[in-house]
Amino acid sequence: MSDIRAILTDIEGTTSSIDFVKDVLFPYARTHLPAYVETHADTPEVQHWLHEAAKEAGFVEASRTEIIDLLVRWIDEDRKSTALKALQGMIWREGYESGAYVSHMYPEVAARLRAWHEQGLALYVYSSGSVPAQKLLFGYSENGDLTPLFSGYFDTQTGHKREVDSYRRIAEAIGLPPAQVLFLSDIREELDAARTAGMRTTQLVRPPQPLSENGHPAVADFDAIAP
Ligand SMILES: CSCCC(=O)C(=O)COP(=O)(O)O
Ligand SMILES: [Mg+2]
Repeated sequence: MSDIRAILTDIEGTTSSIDFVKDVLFPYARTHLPAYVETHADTPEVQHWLHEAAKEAGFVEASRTEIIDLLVRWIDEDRKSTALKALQGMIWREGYESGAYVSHMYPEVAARLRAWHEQGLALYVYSSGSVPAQKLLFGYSENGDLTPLFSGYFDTQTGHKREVDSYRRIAEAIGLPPAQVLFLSDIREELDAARTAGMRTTQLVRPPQPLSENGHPAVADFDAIAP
């Protein structure tokens, strides 16, 4: 993998546990979303994302309560809605800044990211969490502020994670040939799309899942990756 110049990493299931997202972030957003929307509904940003959520749901007309109920339902479904993820990011900021939680990082991730950064590799994030939510997650990690290690962030405003063109757009934005970018994720369909776009891929199969390859090089942790 010596021609790798950049690493693009997923978050949930890759740098951080699915349990942290499902058991900490999502419940926090679900609890605080109704009050947050009610108290911030007059801000342009919240108005924009409420409108986008209603459009995504096909609502012609909907009350604020109906949209709030829709968003809460989407949280329960883990729907990768760009509008929901944007609103979640705003709510999660309050949780991080209040000290309600810090983000989970698997034990080897921070040290490995630092090593890759010192090695001269450019590090990027691609997650269905919004870019602000990504910056918060790496800014308030249990290993401190990791954001200085990253050169850029991508979310589903670039494109959805199972779409090939999303990875073509990311490689173009990074300014590298796709073959010089290594994409790390836990989800096979995301890795398939990245490889079709020409990227190198490695699947994170975190214990207790048994390590097995299904079309991509598979590792149990970042220490087993040699870019
Ligand atoms: C950026 S923290 C919240 C992550 C999130 O909402 C999510 O769905 C992450 O999914 P992914 O595997 O795309 O990182
Ligand atoms: Mg993931």
